[in-house]
Amino acid sequence: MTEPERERERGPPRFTVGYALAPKKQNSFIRDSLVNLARSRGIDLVKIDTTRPLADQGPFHCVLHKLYGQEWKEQLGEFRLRNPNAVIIDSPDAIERLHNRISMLQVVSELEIESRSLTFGIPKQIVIYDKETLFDQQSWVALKFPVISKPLVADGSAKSHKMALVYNHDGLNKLKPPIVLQEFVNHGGVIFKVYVVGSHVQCVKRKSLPDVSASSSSTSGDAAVLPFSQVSNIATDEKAEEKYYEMMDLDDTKMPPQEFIEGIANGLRGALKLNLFNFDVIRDARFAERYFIIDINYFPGYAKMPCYETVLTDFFWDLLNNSSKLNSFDKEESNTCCGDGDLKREREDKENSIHV
Ligand SMILES: Nc1ncnc2c1ncn2[C@@H]1O[C@H](COP(=O)(O)OP(=O)(O)OP(=O)(O)O)[C@@H](O)[C@H]1O
Ligand SMILES: O=P(O)(O)O[C@H]1[C@H](OP(=O)(O)O)[C@@H](OP(=O)(O)O)[C@@H](O)[C@@H](O)[C@@H]1OP(=O)(O)O
Ligand SMILES: [Mg+2]
Ligand SMILES: [Mg+2]
Repeated sequence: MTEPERERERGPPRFTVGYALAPKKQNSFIRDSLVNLARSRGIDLVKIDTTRPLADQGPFHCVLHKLYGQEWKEQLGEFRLRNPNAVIIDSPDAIERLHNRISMLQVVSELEIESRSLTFGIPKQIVIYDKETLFDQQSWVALKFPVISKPLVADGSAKSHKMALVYNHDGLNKLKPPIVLQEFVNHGGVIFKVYVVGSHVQCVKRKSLPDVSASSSSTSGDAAVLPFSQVSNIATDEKAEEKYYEMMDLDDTKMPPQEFIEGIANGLRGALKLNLFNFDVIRDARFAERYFIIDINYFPGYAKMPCYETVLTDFFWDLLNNSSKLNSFDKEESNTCCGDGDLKREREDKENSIHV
């Protein structure tokens, strides 16, 4: 029997993807609809027991994870040593860059993307490590009110999502450094969330903070600061800011051009060396050709993305099948299944993940 005949007899290969996620993320992401679709395509999603060493578990062809801390990083390192052919999605060092709101957005300035009519960047921002600097006028020269205060650390804790909209100096008392102060950009109360899953890019609209009027700068005392948390996660039927949202119809908002968004997404994917993330984009209410990226999240709430089961299953399938193709290509130095371009992209995808 020839090798292709033997392969046909064995049937298509099966793969195991181990996942290590916090309980909330596991509940939202690991749905029967995803598990069943993946299984039907030869991919078994298996929970990693985080109370036992990762390296003692498996075998896994791929490890999917969103956990924090040095101990978890060491576990991945050990697993990688023992399983040199498995793939880790994504590299903990690459993910770590998103845990600090300054390093997170620095990457945006590094992108070189041509667009004839549209521009993108990040709002002006400064980092404040202590109260003394917060009240020092010098630290503020580059910034205009209103500003948003964001915890410097974005480590997934509830604390790291505690924001405040600050209208003027009166509002500074309540802030707790280390924080990033970012100029508030009026954007018509709509935010664009761009989900990235490997080469797949999908943009959706969500409600955001309403625009701030110029008169807000005269607000005094406690009213000069408005604390809030995870506004873009507000369910569409929630009654927050009722009057404002009554006037605004999400459906009326024009989406940014897909080509423009894809350019940024692919640029970020390459620069961050990550496969699974989303980023928040707002459009300047005064200059419609101007866009700002305000936040990047590792492994976001994919279940809120339309057809997430298919998108994620396709991603796993490509990754697992192409990595086996890639290995056989490396061994035999021939591969009739992929063109050179595909192979190059697959190699890049592999480089963006850790090989364990
Ligand atoms: N510079 C800005 N100008 C205007 N609105 C902003 C700005 N920065 C943040 N916002 C608003 O505040 C919300 C929360 O900010 P941000 O996305 O940085 O926080 P987060 O807690 O990291 O959010 P996520 O839940 O997406 O992780 C945004 O979704 C947007 O509505
Ligand atoms: O599920 P998690 O607890 O990880 O929460 C993430 C949340 O997903 P969820 O909607 O499933 O809650 C994401 O929402 P979308 O951007 O997709 O709207 C986003 O807010 C992330 O920043 C959160 O990750 P964190 O920064 O807290 O680690
Ligand atoms: Mg956000
Ligand atoms: Mg965030």
